[in-house]
Order: sequence, then structure tokens, then C-alpha cells
Amino acid sequence: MTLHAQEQSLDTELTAEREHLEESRAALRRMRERAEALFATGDKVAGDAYTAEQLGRHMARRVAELADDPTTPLFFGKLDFGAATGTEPGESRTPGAGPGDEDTDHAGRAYHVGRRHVTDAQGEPLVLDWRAPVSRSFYRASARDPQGVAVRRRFGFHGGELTSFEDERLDRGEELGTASRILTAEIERPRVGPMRDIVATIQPEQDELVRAELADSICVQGAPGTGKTAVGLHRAAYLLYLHRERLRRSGVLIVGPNRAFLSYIAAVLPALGEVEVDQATVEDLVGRVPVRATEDPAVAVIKHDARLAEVLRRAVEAHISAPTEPVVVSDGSFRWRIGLEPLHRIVQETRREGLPYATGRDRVRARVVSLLQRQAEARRAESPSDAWLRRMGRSRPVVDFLDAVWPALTPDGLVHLLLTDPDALTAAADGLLTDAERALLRPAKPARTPKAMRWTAADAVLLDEAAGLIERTAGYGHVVVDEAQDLSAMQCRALARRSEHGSVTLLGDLAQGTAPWAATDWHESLRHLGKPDAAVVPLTVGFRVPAAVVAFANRLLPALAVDVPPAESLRHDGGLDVRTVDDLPAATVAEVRAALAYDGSVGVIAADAAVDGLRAALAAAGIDAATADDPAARARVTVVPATLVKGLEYDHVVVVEPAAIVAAEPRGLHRLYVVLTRAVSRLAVLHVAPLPEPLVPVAGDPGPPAPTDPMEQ
Ligand SMILES: Nc1ncnc2c1ncn2[C@@H]1O[C@H](COP(=O)(O)OP(=O)(O)OP(=O)(O)O)[C@@H](O)[C@H]1O
Repeated sequence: MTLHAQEQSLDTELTAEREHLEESRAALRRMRERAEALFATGDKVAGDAYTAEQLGRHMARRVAELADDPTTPLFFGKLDFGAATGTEPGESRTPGAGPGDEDTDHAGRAYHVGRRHVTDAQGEPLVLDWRAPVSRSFYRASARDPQGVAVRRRFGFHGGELTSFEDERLDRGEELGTASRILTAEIERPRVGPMRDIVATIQPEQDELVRAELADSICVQGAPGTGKTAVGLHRAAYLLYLHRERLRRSGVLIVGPNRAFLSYIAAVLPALGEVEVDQATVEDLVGRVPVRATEDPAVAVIKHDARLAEVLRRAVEAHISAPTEPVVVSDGSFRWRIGLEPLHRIVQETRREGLPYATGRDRVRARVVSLLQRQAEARRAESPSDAWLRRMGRSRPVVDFLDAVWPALTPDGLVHLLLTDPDALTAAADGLLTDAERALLRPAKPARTPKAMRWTAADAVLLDEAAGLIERTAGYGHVVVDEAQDLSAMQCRALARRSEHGSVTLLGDLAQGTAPWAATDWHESLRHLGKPDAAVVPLTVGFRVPAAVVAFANRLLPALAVDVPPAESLRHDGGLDVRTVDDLPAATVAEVRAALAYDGSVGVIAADAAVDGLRAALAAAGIDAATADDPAARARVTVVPATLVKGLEYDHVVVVEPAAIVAAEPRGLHRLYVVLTRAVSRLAVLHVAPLPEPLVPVAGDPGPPAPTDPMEQ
């Protein structure tokens, strides 16, 4: 074929693909209109109010799921399974689309792979959901293991239109891997606004994690920008697709470090058609009381220690005591009596059952009432009514007995007792806490009642643990935990209670641990999470941070005292500019101005105390700056305190005065490592004070690449 003929044939193919996109869009529109029509008539067809509501919710969800995002095409890839006898390559036959068709022979078929299933009026699939079993080959097939795929096609797009495609003839041993132009363009795309999905370019090692079994809990250790957050969110979407009914009932929860992070990721799952996932911080989950006080980190560290779980357990146990008097109840002309021995048996038996404390109390009551019932039946030869059973359960002697051997207990009552009554704490903490630790736990001004307590954030975690001992905590079918390196033992336990009958995806990077109790070993976190057997899997290919910036940030690693596999960056573009300046606010304004000449977001990151000043300097220069918890803000510039930037990314990052970021907190070097790894395209580091020592190149080290002028990038 001549070059010209080749180009013509490519044009024809692209035109055909664009037509397929149009047809798919029209079909999706029809699917949505049908769902909307059903939604509108739902009330009339449903028999009763409850069914109507259920149906209404279902239909509303369905309509939301079928939304079409005009800025992204409905499909991003195509699998061509090559010719079977008598069929031309590319000729579509009826493909099996749903889950469970793994064994179908796909020879001779071609499938478009996209964000959701789209079917035509006859129910024939036009686009297969990326999560369908067949679609797996889009991510996993290789020249070595083509999985029957002859040609894998990726589409380039712009603003919802297909602009190009790229073929890999796997049947001829051709494979692009990370050299794919379309992958490179996606990774190097200037970032703006909230996080986007990565369905079009999930990498094989990421796909393995995304498609892990629902029953499997996994822990991903990955350097900054290796796609941990992306993997967690796509795994949630995948599991919801595969186990729709089950997970709709039990629920899926995403846990992130703060509001800014949660709003940054909030749009990813809805874009994948998943609108029913809970997203929360650990503080939200344990927020049964308002936090009204702060405390010395040394005190918080003790409260977050796993030993406190045992202290609380013992304190609950200590409320149960042996009966000392028989129970005697008057009932009209009768008097029923339960002797000490059966009462002892009841308490012991219930204790052995290890139920939550409040359930135990109910069980003891029920057992006492059932003994009374037996006596009444023997004497009166008839079964007492339910009302009688209730009356007995609430009778003074029974309640007095319960209050003596198994008194009612509330989480705040229990924690208040431990924190304000030194004797109670000493008894429960015997052999667990030192005298000094116990003394630290006592508040300076102990409140007289639980209601009057000014609870701290760490108290909230203790209250949650106490609540878990007293009542059952409702759990989820799957919990994705991001930035998990910052969870304390007690926070892990709070999550364990919420995933006891489900599985977890734990995501994090030990090098980015900034909490005083940050994890140093994933196996320990997994033990506290109740998933000791979960595999720890590394991700080492970085998709965010340019190689030069990674090399600069990695100078901190030896000082961070963690054992993590080094990451390699897929990005060899980008710029790094480390500069001494005279006037930080003025230099920041100038740097931001220069950055605004490019596409993409600009993040100014500074020590928390410096943020207001920098924002004011930018405002005075006429530059609008958003806050980190509003990623949808129109301003392209965001000023972010160093403590809030974890998990976020900006196209151009300006780090202001690293020494101040390090000095602001005990694990300041870890914080700086987080801060330096937020840049997608360019990083400028502006400083007046000398750089923190680990960043200064030692003799023999080539140092960071020569400073580059961002304007020339
Ligand atoms: N397979 C991929 N294709 C394209 N982009 C990707 C891929 N994987 C990750 N990315 C992009 O790389 C960036 C970093 O991903 P993500 O935030 O998930 O990393 P992370 O490991 O959670 O980082 P951090 O440790 O900083 O929290 C994001 O912009 C994400 O969209």
C-alpha cells in the first residue's frame, strides 16, 4: 500500500469508529430516556408506597448511571479477536457481554470497550463495560500472552471526539506497553480540577489489584503517584459491578485523610456510573461526639495505642459482677423466686458468649424472665402473655438485679469514667500502662459528668472503641482505605469493626507517614485491621511526578527511616527549579504569574502558618486563589497548607520555604516528602532559609538537574 493509500484507509477507519461512537451515544440516550420514562410512571405502577419508593430510588440511580459525559467518548478501546473460520477480522457477531461469559469463544468478534454497557434497540451490545470479563484482555493481553486478541486498539480523543487511534497487532508480536503514545499523552496531560478516572489506561499490574476477588483483602505499598488512589477507586467500581446486589445491601466505603482529598476524588466513581458509595474520613466515622478540645500530642499518642483497646475491654468487663442476692418478684397473689445458683449460671454463661455488652445485658434479662416464666407455667398451667413477659422484664427486682450484676453502660460513660476516675483506670490498666502514662491520660480539669466532657479527637476514637464493645457496629461489604500509613492502631480497629464481615483495600506509602503514630510496617496495620493474612503488594511505576522531581524528593528517603521499594517515573519531561530568593511573597507571586502562562492547575504549598500571608500577597497582585477543599472552584491557583496536600496533585507546584514546612511538626521531613511529590509537570522550590539538610547534595552526588527556567519548558 502506498503511504497515501495507508492514510486514506486510516481515515476511513477513524470515520467508521466515529460513526460507531455516534450510534452508541444515540443508543445511550435512548436507554436513558426509557429509564426516565419508567421513573416518571414508577409511582403509578407500584402497588404500595414502600415499593414505589424502592422503585423510585432504583430508577433514579439507573438514570444517574446512564448519564453521558460529553467531554469523554463512550469507549476508549477496541479488542479484535481475529478471524475464526469463515469470519473476517473486525466483523462483529453477537458478543456475550455480561459477567460470567469468560469461557465464550471470542474468535472473529470485535468489541468496543468503554465506561458502561451500551446496547442498541435490539439489545445488541455496542460498547462493553470495562469491567466485563472480556474487557480484561484489553488491560492484560500482551504479545507473549495475547489471550486470543489479534489487534488491540486505543483511541485518542479531545473534548469527547475521537481524534486518533493506535493499534497493537498482538498476533504479530507487536506491543507498545508504556511506549504507547496515547498512554503518554494521558499521563502528561496538564491537570486541572478534580481527579479523573483512568479506565482507558489502567496498567496490567494495577489491573491485577483492581480485579482482585471480593473476598481478598489487599494492601498496596506505592510511592507517590503510582496510582494507589486510582486503583482503590477502580477496585470499588469493579467490585460493585461484579457483586452488585450484595454490595448494594452491605455497602462500599472509601476512607480518605480529609475533606479536601474527598472532594478531590468525589467525581471519579460517579463518572464510572457508581453513585452509591460512602466516602468519609476516619474522623467522620468515629464522630459520635463533637470534638471541642485539643490536647498534647503525647497524650493523643497514648490514646491511639492498641493497649487502650485492652484497657477499655477490661473496664467493660469490670462492670459485670457476681450475683449476691436471689431475685424475688411479686406477681398478684404469687411470689416467684430465683436462687443464687441459677443466677450465677446465667451470668457466667452469658459472659462466655462474648456478645457486645448491651446485648449481654438483654440476654441476662431474657434468661431471668424465662426462669420466671417456667415457674409461672408450672403453677398456673398456662403460658403467660407477651405483656406479662415484658412486665416481668421491667419489674423492679429484675431491673435491680441487672443493675447490680450487669449495669447499663454507655460509651461516653465508660470513657469518662476511665479518664476521670484514677482508681478505675488503675484497675483496668494494671500491667498495661505505666504510672506516668496513666497520669497523662487524666485531663487537667476533669469534667464531673460525661455530658460536660470536652472531648478531643483522640477521645472520639476511644468512644468508638467503647461503643464497639457495648453495641455492634454496622459494617460494609468492602472498605477502601487511602493514605493508610497515617492510621493509628485504634483507628485501624475502628475500620476493622466496619469491615469485620467484608474485605479491605489498604493503600498507602510508609514514606509519607506524617501522623505521630504513622505505620512503619504494613503487617502491623493489617493485624489491627483484622486482616493479618492480606498480601502486601508494591506499585513502583510513577505516573505523576517527573523523573527529575522524583530524584530530588528521593534525597529525603534515607532520612525517613522506612523500608520502601524505590519507584521509577514514567515521566521524563517536566521541570525542576530550586531557587534562593530574597522576598518569598514577591517571588511566589512572580512564580505563579509565570506558571499561569501554561495550561493546568497551579498549587502553592507552604507551612500552614504562611498560607494566609501568601494568599493575601496573591490577592494584592490581583490573582484569585481557591482553597484545597473546593477543587471545582474556577480559580486555577490554589494555596494549600502543607498538612492538607496529601493525595492531591497540581500541574505546576510552587513550594514555599521547605525549612519552615519541616520545622512545623515532628515528622516534618515526611511532610516535605509529600509536598515535593505533588507536581505533575513542574516544581519550583523557593527558599530564603537554607534547604533542609537531606535535600542538599553531598559531594559526589550530581545534585538535581541544572535548574530549568519554567518559561522555557
Ligand atoms: N494507569 C494510569 N494511566 C494514566 N494515569 C494514571 C494511571 N495511574 C495513575 N495515573 C495518574 O497518576 C496520578 C497519580 O495517581 P494517584 O493519585 O492514584 O497516585 P497515588 O499513588 O495515590 O499518589 P499519592 O501517594 O501521592 O497519594 C493521577 O493523576 C492518576 O490519574
